[in-house]
Amino acid sequence: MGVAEAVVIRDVMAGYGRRTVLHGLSARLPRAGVTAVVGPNGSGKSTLLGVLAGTVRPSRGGIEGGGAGRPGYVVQRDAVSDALPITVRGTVAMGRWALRGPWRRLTAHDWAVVDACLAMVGMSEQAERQLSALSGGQRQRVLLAQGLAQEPDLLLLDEPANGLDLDARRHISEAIDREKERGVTVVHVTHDLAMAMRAEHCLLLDRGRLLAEGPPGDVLSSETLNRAFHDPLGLAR
Ligand SMILES: Nc1ncnc2c1ncn2[C@@H]1O[C@H](COP(=O)(O)OP(=O)(O)OP(=O)(O)O)[C@@H](O)[C@H]1O
Repeated sequence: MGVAEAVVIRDVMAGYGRRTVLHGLSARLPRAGVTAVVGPNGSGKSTLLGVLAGTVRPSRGGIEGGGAGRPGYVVQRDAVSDALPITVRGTVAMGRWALRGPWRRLTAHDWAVVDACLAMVGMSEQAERQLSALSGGQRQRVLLAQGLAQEPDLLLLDEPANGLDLDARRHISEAIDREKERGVTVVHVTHDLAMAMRAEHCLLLDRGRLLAEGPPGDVLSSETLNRAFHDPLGLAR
């Protein structure tokens, strides 16, 4: 994989205050491909997404070839206040404002994209409901639609299928596949081995270091998983 075909994470050291979480992590993410990031709780997966998103600034190293424009970053649903007085459609429209700038009027095309993204996650019928009135899983789907509506080159998803039912998981997997086909570089954090196996590339993190990188079938071998997890079955919680 040359530099042009990859987003390169080069020797990234990053953390919070004096606490270092990522200890000189280097990896390559295939462009227009899907990378799954796996590893035990607290190993630094979300922090790595934060570095890719630009919300966590590395104290050393950096990202090369992240693509044009702002990455689409879909955080875990617990990280979003559920008290915001906003509709489902309005929440997805925020993805378009992120693209256009907050004071621009959205065009008919913008609203068409918003509605298409709602359809992609199977939430069209809930469009006029308040976000706060939705279940956790439904809210997660709406946040994914918001990320898709940004039409980013780089789409970062933090545990997008966590706690979702089978139908919603299928929607998420299909949305990831569709984005990849459109040429988007997708990086998602997951504890779901089946979902990780669908990716082209996989990073296994352990205590802020890269334990393994490569095709998921190699990285997720029982031998490497045993090195990272005392209880490998805990991964598929
Ligand atoms: N905003 C923050 N401020 C201070 N410390 C943080 C912050 N976010 C995460 N950490 C710490 O950084 C370490 C790595 O956290 P991170 O969320 O990146 O791990 P993770 O691999 O995504 O975990 P999980 O699987 O539980 O989501 C943890 O020890 C956590 O306590």
